[in-house]
Amino acid sequence: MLAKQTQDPELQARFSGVARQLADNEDKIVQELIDAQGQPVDIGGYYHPNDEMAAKAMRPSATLNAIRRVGGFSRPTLRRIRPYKHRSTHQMRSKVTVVGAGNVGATTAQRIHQLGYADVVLVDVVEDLPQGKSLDMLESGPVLGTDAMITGSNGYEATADSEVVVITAGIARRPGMSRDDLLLTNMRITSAVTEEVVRYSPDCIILAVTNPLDAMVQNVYETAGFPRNRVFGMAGVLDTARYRTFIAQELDVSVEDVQAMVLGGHGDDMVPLVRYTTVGSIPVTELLSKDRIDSIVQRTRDGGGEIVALLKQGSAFYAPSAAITQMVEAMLLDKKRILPGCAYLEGEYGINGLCVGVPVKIGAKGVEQIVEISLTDEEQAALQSSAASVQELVDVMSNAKAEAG
Ligand SMILES: NC(=O)C1=CN([C@@H]2O[C@H](COP(=O)(O)OP(=O)(O)OC[C@H]3O[C@@H](n4cnc5c(N)ncnc54)[C@H](O)[C@@H]3O)[C@@H](O)[C@H]2O)C=CC1
Ligand SMILES: CC(=O)C(=O)O
Repeated sequence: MLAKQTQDPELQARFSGVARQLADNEDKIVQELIDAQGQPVDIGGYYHPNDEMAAKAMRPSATLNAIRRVGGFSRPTLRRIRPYKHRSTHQMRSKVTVVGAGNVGATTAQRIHQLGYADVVLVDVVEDLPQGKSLDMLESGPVLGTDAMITGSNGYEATADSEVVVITAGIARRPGMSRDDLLLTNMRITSAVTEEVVRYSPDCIILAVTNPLDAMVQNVYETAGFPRNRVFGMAGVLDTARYRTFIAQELDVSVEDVQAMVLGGHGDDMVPLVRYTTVGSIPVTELLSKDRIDSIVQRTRDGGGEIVALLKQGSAFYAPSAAITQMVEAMLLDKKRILPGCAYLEGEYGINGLCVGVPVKIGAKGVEQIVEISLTDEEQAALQSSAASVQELVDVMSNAKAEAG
């Protein structure tokens, strides 16, 4: 009702994103409410219940709660906003900052802005660039039906108290360059960016994207000093998307029916898990010959280079920004998605003190779980070898930092 009425545009804007989310998640919410029926709950006493415990028991749907939170309808928020009748609507949405307004950053900002339930701040060192791109995106709002705010900035004041910060700042590959060639330049850039991000948003979750990905995640993690659930990186979702695309093309089936996971570092020795790849629940090994699978695995490993060679300048950004947006959405909506993410490992998969791509559960707290699956000796060896390549880059960074004092 509130989303459909047109008498109060502010109220309509405020409720339309929430109405969309409620409709999209209706089945899940209903199931969660049904599942909670008939279960005993502790509310801290019958005559004098504990307010917090009672409120929690009365709201058993995690999905509904997440939508309320994202829409700004949690009780403390409602209490806070009630006196300010004329407060602008955009201050009540989640806030996402994207650092780097180049190809990946700008496309990511565009996708998140278009979702409609997060305000976006786009930051870049190039004067007027983030301001110009974000104004252009803002002006797409009336056509796309998004009232979310998007602003550009060359500084970090505007990013204050972001929930999620995506770091894409850095230089990208050109033909003939490997991701590793970007190492020390991007290390300096991501260190400087992280210090500013942490200063203005000490409670945020950072999603690093800059290449070489795993080494940059390690650098951002060490620079930020956040707990490991609040710093991770995007690469595996992109590599997996490429792998799924090639399998779907080969079999002439929907990409939606291809389930897969690519682990390891975002480099030539990434680890597509063929044994865990299914097409409509059928193991891919039942549908394709070993030769065809091997060639798809190799094309996946070369996927970034294939795009660089075609573009001639710069690297991929449409699929990367889609992958980032999926991970950001998993956090904003507390979706608990199981996706490959580059996380700091503390002994999982036999890897300690290093950021590498593994299956993770992503929700409102960032990386809520490192999911450990069983690997064959061969798969484990491939993951170790990929981790060793990441470790080499991390060592180069450590030496450079030590030399710089
Ligand atoms: N993890 C992954 O799967 C992927 C990673 N990447 C990486 O993402 C990064 C960005 O790629 P593109 O957007 O294509 O590059 P781009 O060159 O189009 O954009 C980079 C932007 O960063 C800005 N920048 C540089 N230093 C900055 C600083 N200190 N503060 C703020 N902004 C700064 C530049 O001005 C530029 O606008 C590259 O390192 C690229 O290799 C790209 C695609 C996929
Ligand atoms: C740029 C990059 O890392 C990729 O396209 O895979």
